[in-house]
Amino acid sequence: MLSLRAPPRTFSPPPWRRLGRHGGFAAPRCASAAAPAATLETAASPPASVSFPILVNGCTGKMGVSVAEAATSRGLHLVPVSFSSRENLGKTIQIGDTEIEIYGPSSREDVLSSVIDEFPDVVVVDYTAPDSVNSNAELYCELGVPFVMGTTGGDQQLLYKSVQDSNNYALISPQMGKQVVAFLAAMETIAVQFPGAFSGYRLEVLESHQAGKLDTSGTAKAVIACFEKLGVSWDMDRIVKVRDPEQQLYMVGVPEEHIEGHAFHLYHLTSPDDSVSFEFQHNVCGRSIYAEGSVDAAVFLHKKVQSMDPKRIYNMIDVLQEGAMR
Ligand SMILES: NC(=O)C1=CN([C@@H]2O[C@H](COP(=O)(O)OP(=O)(O)OC[C@H]3O[C@@H](n4cnc5c(N)ncnc54)[C@H](OP(=O)(O)O)[C@@H]3O)[C@@H](O)[C@H]2O)C=CC1
Ligand SMILES: O=C(O)C1=N[C@H](C(=O)O)C[C@H](O)C1
Repeated sequence: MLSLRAPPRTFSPPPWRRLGRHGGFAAPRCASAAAPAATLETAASPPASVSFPILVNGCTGKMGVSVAEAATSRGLHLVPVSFSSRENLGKTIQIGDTEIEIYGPSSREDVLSSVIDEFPDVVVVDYTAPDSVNSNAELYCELGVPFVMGTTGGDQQLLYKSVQDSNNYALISPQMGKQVVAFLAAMETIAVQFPGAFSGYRLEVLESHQAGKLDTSGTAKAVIACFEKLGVSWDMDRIVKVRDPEQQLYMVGVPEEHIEGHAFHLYHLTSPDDSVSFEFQHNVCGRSIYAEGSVDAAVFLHKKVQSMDPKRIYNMIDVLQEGAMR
């Protein structure tokens, strides 16, 4: 198992363990202070050709704000309402010209019903917390409001069941970044085409995220599910989760300015006789690729609802396959 201390038997350890900060490892060329990231404002994305109301749930959090900003800059109508797990927060969040009112759990059903009355074609995008996934989804399904679930965790089986039973529209994905979605799609294709091709291989998985991330990476779980179809046996407890900023800085090589917003993933496979190894990495700094992908997801879902598409439950691979990701 990938440990932060013990190297594997034969192969030299993966770069995350081998090297110090930024040392040699093809460290992600995340934008640094010297080369500022293209912000949503400077990315100059043309406005979406469609416009519809979008309610971003979780605007007290980091993804909520990023998605609300991306939606506004793509010309969508941001509904000035969001929710919190806390009552009487008495807080508003300013996104561009829109002042978003934050409501607590006791008023969420009434407030959301009023929003739906006023904006019947509203799409909700959810970036809240793992322990809210199922109760939020149940509310959206009960009120028949289409939703994009970007929040990871919760009971995923129950989530799908709630949508199926209610006949609601939903797009669910632990990963909204276009290029990572493409990697995941490739993994799923390989798993379907060559089941068992990696039988007997050992898998080691390490994921590093900002300290505030509550759950294990949903993306890592989805990639591991593909490795399992390829014949690798795995126990989810074996994922090495890095949440300590010091380790992220000096062991993983996360640029300092992205300690509070990054997603580094490493998958290392070794053959039973140690003669063959594979390594896959995807390292993201910041949140803009998820925010842009979430708006793509909302636009896609809105289109599906308007055309009364019979499928009703989608993921980001569906969006990518339709060429609907920027
Ligand atoms: N699919 C994807 O591509 C991505 C998914 N994610 C996932 O999105 C989620 C959020 O991430 P992030 O923004 O970084 O986390 P944050 O902790 O910054 O934000 C989450 C926010 O959700 C709010 N919240 C918690 N419970 C509820 C509730 N019941 N109703 C409304 N709001 C609630 C919290 O605020 P309060 O205290 O006010 O309730 C908090 O501000 C995580 O599950 C993460 O894994 C993140 C990035 C990309
Ligand atoms: O919490 C995050 O930040 C992220 N969560 C998603 C996950 O759990 O896979 C996607 C990405 O890793 C960022």
